[in-house]
Amino acid sequence: MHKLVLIRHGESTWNLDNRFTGWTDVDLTATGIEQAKTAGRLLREEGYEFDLACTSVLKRAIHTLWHCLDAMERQWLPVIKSWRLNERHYGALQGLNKGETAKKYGDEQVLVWRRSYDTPPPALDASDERSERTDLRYAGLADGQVPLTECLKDTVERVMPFWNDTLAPAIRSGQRVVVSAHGNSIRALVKYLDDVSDADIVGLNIPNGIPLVYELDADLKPLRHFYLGDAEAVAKAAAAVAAQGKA
Ligand SMILES: O=C(O)[C@@H](CO)OP(=O)(O)O
Repeated sequence: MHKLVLIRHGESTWNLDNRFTGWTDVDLTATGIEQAKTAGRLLREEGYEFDLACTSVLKRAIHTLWHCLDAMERQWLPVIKSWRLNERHYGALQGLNKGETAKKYGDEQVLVWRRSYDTPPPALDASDERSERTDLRYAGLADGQVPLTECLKDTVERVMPFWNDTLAPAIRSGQRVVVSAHGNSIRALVKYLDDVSDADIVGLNIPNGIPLVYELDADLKPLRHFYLGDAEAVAKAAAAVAAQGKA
């Protein structure tokens, strides 16, 4: 049996401000750092060991991994960073307050933008100063690979090559892998792993900074998954994420 651990980054400054974030590169709050350290302590107490760590190219996930590995005294682990693990691009919503957006467009519309499988938020204009198209970290990407918006389906499509080319071969070869990523890039992985329907994925919310463990069989099919820590606290944290998009 293989184990894969997924961790959504700890609370970010824009989580705290309740702003749509996407590819905007905001850092962790003090609470977010504490959540990441707690995740590391929990993993260490439960006896988890890793051979490889993977994260996005966004600092809230990178720093979550740092603090988590620091708490585990596993700072020396090899780390692969990939833009493919970035948060889902939030298009023209990036920077807007979620509650205010719900007041303006309604809770239902915001739920569609946040959680639907195939309806993307309104796109950013390529010339918009919020666009990441001139960001050096994406200089090696092909034209059009830096999105102007994404629905979850788009995120699944760009996460899957990372699963197929990096994560799956590493896990299959016996490496124990931890992934520090984002609410919606983790939803993309969960949708694939558990074959969640397009309708059911709407109800899935990933809490900040709590390790989500997948046990996989030899074919990398999930046997079960569970969060580490107190189940009630996990449910409360996931419900709080769901409520962020309400007026
Ligand atoms: O703003 C975002 O990028 C994401 C994660 O913080 O938010 P949501 O939960 O609304 O998809």
